[in-house]
This record gives sequence, structure tokens and C-alpha cells, in this order.
Amino acid sequence: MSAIIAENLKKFYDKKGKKPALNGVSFETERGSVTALLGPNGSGKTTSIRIIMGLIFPNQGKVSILGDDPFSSKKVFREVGYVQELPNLPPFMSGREVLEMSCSLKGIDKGEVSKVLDIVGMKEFADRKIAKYSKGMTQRIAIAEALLGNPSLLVMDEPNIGTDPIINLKIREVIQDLKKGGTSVFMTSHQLDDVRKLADTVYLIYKGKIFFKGTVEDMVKKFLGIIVIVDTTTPEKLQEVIKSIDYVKVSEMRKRGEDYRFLLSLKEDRREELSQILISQGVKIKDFFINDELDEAYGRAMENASKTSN
Ligand SMILES: Nc1ncnc2c1ncn2[C@@H]1O[C@H](COP(=O)(O)OP(=O)(O)OP(=O)(O)O)[C@@H](O)[C@H]1O
Repeated sequence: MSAIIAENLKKFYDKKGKKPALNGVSFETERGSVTALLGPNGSGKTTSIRIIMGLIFPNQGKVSILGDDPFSSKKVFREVGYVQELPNLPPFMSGREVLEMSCSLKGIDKGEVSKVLDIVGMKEFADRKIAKYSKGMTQRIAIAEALLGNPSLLVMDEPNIGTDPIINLKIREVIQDLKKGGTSVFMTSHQLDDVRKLADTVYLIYKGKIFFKGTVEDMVKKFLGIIVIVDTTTPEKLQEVIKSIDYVKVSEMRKRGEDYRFLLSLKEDRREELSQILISQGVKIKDFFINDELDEAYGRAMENASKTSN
């Protein structure tokens, strides 16, 4: 069973229903997996999350969260940790007080507070008032709050806003551990490095429409193509050999010090065969690897989406 199912969600914020924030959005999160929803500012990520958290109604469509309807069963949220975008915590309370209050609301032992403070590295600042926290510290308390009670599902809207790289690394480890323990995760993020390391499934959204679902590898292949980067000291030989292989085309060549770097575009994923042919025909190869730049693939994907939406 899936941890989250969203089917054909439509949401309009304007009364006339002319500008849909979501225009028929469907997605799923498998139990025990990490799903990332990626898209530019204003594409509908937070709206999707607020609907699955039962905070706003869709104009159309259905949602299920851990097998329940988020609009009729509030009990299910005891098993859900939620990090909202730009968390709004009470400024007059300390981080510890916020967490203790959450324990009372969720019926969790307060002994958990020190555990989650430790995870997000906030023990030292736990008794300072939220008003005196930096943005990253507030975010860390919001993440700690979501981790209370060992949730079966973690929903995070841009969890890494304002946190420093060391904390980001820690949060990433926490997510990986939770996943190993069977927790399902649904997240939005503009940090593609995190997405690469964490997400089992990626959805791409543009102007309220999902236009891609797959793994990070699928996404790179689809939007970047299969591009192999080859560094060689024998550029003429490489060009000559490539001429006779019908599934390869040189898409770029540039000099790099003593070597030449080729970007080879492959029609089919026959990398292994290609490397063997090049070596056996006497091409001297210093490096041979696939171009898997996720930010480049993401940029191309959004460029395509913007062209087809106009
Ligand atoms: N409360 C609201 N009232 C009116 N319009 C809204 C409201 N919330 C969001 N919108 C609009 O709905 C669309 C989707 O916004 P949403 O916040 O879901 O985007 P997002 O993908 O989360 O963006 P970001 O990456 O900036 O957080 C945008 O056009 C936004 O202006």
C-alpha cells in the first residue's frame, strides 16, 4: 500500500477558477521510500503538500495518507511528521518548550525531546527563545518537531532552507536512517544534491502540472540524453573510430591542457561496448564517464516544460 496517494488534484485560489495552482496533479509515495516533488517557485509544491496534510481542500480530486482521508481522520497525523515551509514557531517559547508542547499534543513521552535535539544539533541552544534563534536554528527545531514519535511518514516542504551544509548533511543522514527503518518520506527541495542522494522517485511539476515521474537516473537520461565524457590524448584517432559507430555522435570537443575532452551523445545506452571499441581500436583514454549533472537535466526539463506550456 502507498503511504500517500493523490489523484487528479485541482486547486484554484481565485474565485473564478481561471488560474489553477494545481491542474490535475497525481502522485504517490511508496511505503518505505523517499519521493521528491521538484519544480520552480510557484509551480504548486506547497499547495500539494497542504492538501495532503488536510490543511486546504482541493476543488477536485482525492487524497489518501497512510490509508486514511486527511480531511476526516485527524488521528492519522499522530503518525506523520510535518516540516512546513518557513515554519512559524511561537517566538516567546524556547525550542525545548515547543518540543515538549508537541509531545503533550501527540501523546509522546517527553524523554524523546533530548533525542531529537541531539539529532538536529540543537541541545546547546534548546533553552533560548525562538525569537532569538537564527533562521537555520528555527528550521532545525521544526525538523526536530517532525521527528518526534518516530513517524511512519515524514512530509517536508523544503527542509533545508536556511540550514548550513553540516546540518544538511546530518538531516540527510537522518532521512536515510528513517528510510532504512521503514519510514516513508515525501519532500520538496531545491537542493538537487539532496534529491540525488535521497530520492527513489522524482516528480517534476510546472505550472500546476506534473510532467515527469521516474528515478534521478531516468530524469538525467530523458532530459540530458546519454552523454559520455571522454578525455583522450589521441583526438584524431577517436574521431576516426567514432565515424564508423552509428549510435554515437560527437556533440562537443575542447582542449584541456594536454588532453582533449569529447562529449559523445549516444542514441542507445551502449557505453560498455563503446569503451571496449575505443580501447581496442587504439584510442588512448584517460577518463570515460557519463554526464549525470542533475542541475543541468533539471534546467533542460523546466525549459522543455515552459516551451510546451506556452
Ligand atoms: N494562499 C494563496 N492565495 C492565492 N494564491 C496562492 C496561495 N498560495 C499559493 N498561491 C498561488 O498558487 C500557485 C502555487 O503556489 P505554491 O506555493 O504551491 O508553489 P510552490 O511550488 O510551493 O512555490 P515555492 O517553490 O516558491 O515554495 C502560485 O501561483 C501561487 O501564487
